[in-house]
Amino acid sequence: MSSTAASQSADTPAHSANPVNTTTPLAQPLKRESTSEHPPRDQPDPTLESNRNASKGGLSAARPSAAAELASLEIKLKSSLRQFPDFPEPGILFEDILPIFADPEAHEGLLRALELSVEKTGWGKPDVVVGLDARGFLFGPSLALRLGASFVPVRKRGKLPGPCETAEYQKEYGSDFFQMQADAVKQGQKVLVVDDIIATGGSASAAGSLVTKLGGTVVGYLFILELDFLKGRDKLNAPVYTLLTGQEEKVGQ
Ligand SMILES: O=P(O)(O)OC[C@H]1O[C@H](OP(=O)(O)OP(=O)(O)O)[C@H](O)[C@@H]1O
Ligand SMILES: Nc1ncnc2[nH]cnc12
Repeated sequence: MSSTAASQSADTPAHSANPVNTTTPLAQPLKRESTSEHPPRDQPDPTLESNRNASKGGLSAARPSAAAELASLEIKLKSSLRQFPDFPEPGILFEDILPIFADPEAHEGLLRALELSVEKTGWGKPDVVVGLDARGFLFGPSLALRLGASFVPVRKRGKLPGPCETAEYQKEYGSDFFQMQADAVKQGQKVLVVDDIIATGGSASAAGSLVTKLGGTVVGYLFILELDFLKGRDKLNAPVYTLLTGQEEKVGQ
């Protein structure tokens, strides 16, 4: 397994300085080798220093059994992912999260792990869970229900009726536009942004900028998987927590 660091992300400007809602032409999508180092499948991901930074207190001290439950769920979730090389374009190792949702036990495990993660971080109960089009819609509403929060979608451009805010962004493969309805988040609401994967961080950064434009405060970003070698979290201006990190090549079928 080879490890590949994406050197461009080290120079990425901070989220707050990144004008994601302009129509300025964007740089070419990132091309790279498709694998990186990863922990063995039968061991939990080593807790990232940055995940530790996201957490105020932690489950281990407060509820050791919850910390063990979360670690065990993370191992199971990792085994549910599968990878497709060269999709949607050459050089991209695509991480397919859909097997999680095909298996009710894994699906339940995901929701429980996300719930425990919110507890672990100590970010507090959000008013709103914002999920990103499209894979953030697979679990964002269920998590919102469990947390007693509203769910609000960020959609690709042209799908939402009424007045909208728009942000352009670049992701691991290509560029796109995100929109939110202008009244979707109220002034001062605490917002948790969720998505399946953070790669370059372009999508999540654009979503965060839309929340801020609407008057909300992003209390944290929560992902199932982080392609950490792309350093996407450096683009985000709020704490980040991810259940799994790294990329492992295992050809899907
Ligand atoms: O960190 P980034 O480099 O921005 O990449 C991450 C984003 O890319 C994928 O979505 P995609 O745009 O492919 O849309 P989909 O969910 O509709 O497939 C993924 O679900 C994240 O939203
Ligand atoms: N490698 C990848 N696999 C799946 N979704 C992605 N979104 C951005 N990069 C991705």
